[in-house]
Amino acid sequence: MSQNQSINDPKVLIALDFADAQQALEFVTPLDSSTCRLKVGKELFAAAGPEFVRQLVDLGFDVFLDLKYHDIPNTVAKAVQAAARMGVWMVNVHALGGRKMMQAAKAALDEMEHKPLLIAVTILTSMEQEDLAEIGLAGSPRDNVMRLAALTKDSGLDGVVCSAQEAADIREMVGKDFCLVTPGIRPAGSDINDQKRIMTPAQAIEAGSSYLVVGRPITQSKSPANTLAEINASLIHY
Ligand SMILES: O=C(O)c1cc(=O)[nH]c(=O)n1[C@@H]1O[C@H](COP(=O)(O)O)[C@@H](O)[C@H]1O
Repeated sequence: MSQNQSINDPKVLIALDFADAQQALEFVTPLDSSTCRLKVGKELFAAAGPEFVRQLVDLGFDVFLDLKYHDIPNTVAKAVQAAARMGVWMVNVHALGGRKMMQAAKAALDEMEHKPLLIAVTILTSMEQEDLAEIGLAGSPRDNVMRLAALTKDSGLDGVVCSAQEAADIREMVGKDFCLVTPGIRPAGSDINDQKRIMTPAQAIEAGSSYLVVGRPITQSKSPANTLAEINASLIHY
């Protein structure tokens, strides 16, 4: 597969976890918007703001605005509408914000002309059972993820963020029309960093992931374009 081969519905969402717009733009400039999508998270958004998100959208990229809203329903409803006005492709909230918050967010987006996909983070991929116990959540990460994924679907959202290790069970529970976005993706041999519940790109898609969030394995690579092309090539049969 050539580095620039365009893909129908790119599966890789590159996490642009950079300190400022200039670094992010240098990284993005050689990328082809038909081979990946981009995720803007809290660090870059705090530094570069809505203007930079609009710039990425204007460059032709599908942007996942990953601000993981978790607040009272009215505040989250207004926040997802502001995200929609930036033209983003996907936006997220924390499922731990509860049914009323998720339903308010969904209803708010239904009023918008441009409606991004709305997904909910279940349990962060950096958390293990002991971390959950410490904040009063009984059961395994998997138990909690399954419960929150069911609540998210029932609240009318488009999908969840979860670890690929839980994707197969969730896929079985929710059926095919629910979006599973999985971070904690590590190509064989790459550093795990602070992630705990990880899988390779091909394993994750095999398990039922719809989209893969990949940050440092691509952004810290000596050749990001090659690493992206290798990941895309490993997914060509799916
Ligand atoms: O919502 C997310 O994207 C997210 C949820 C989660 O449970 N775990 C998780 O790692 N993420 C994000 O996915 C990205 C993973 O980056 P890397 O670990 O560098 O691949 C980061 O931008 C995280 O903020």
